[in-house]
Amino acid sequence: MMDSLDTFRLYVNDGLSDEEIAAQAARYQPLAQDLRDLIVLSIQSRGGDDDILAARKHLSDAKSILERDRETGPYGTRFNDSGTFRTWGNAAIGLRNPIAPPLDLQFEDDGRVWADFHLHAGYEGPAGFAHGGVSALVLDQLLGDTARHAGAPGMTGTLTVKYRQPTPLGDLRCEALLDRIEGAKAFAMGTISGPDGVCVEAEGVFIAPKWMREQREHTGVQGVQ
Ligand SMILES: CCCCCCCC(=O)SCCNC(=O)CCNC(=O)[C@H](O)C(C)(C)COP(=O)(O)OP(=O)(O)OC[C@H]1O[C@@H](n2cnc3c(N)ncnc32)[C@H](O)[C@@H]1OP(=O)(O)O
Repeated sequence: MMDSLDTFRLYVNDGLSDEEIAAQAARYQPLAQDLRDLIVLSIQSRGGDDDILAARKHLSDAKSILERDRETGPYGTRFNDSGTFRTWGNAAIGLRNPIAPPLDLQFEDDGRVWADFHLHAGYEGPAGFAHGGVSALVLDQLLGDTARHAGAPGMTGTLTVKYRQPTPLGDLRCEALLDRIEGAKAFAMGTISGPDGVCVEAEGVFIAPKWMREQREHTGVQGVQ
């Protein structure tokens, strides 16, 4: 189990320039999109034995290439001196993570955070609809980001999710709003909407744990990006 010290080690200033970060984004984001396409093809391909074996051979070759020079472990949060943060392994917004829908977060001056996003066939729960855990993932991220946007980042303490109607796969919108901050706790709420209106509602409490408060005092690093 990771303790707070391990967590802190995953907040790294790697000193990259913004240009280097942009170059990395341009290099790795298309790879994540290719893998996202492959997730869908894994479900939808009608290929026979020969086609699937041939495709797997190509994928095996790709794995060998990607393994030549690699890191191990989670990506963590990386930042630079100009304050550019990267959470590229994050399951909801990670630029390098093909599991992420991904969410392209939009921050409004009034504190709202929203994202238009697309859930493909790989997010299915009930037939034709989004898995409830995926909806919770999206809401967790956006509600948490309202707190971060307000300068009070924290970890999810409690997330309460109400499923009002089945969430269709496809194009959706998530919107979140910070309600209030009380000490170490930030309270937020939000929804996911589809073509027929609100499908899912959530309320959440996001808490800056003790170690994070101490870290802020000592380093100025906010934590939990
Ligand atoms: C910011 C970017 C977006 C991020 C979105 C993604 C967020 C995530 O997925 S985070 C991962 C899921 N969450 C976790 O793993 C959290 C695991 N739990 C913990 O780390 C801790 O128990 C944590 C942070 C909830 C509480 O931290 P801790 O330092 O122990 O808090 P503690 O000092 O006991 O309590 C502080 C206050 O919070 C309250 N509190 C503690 N736990 C909870 C809880 N689970 N729910 C609600 N309130 C709580 C306490 O009652 C106390 O309130 P008050 O100040 O009024 O007395």
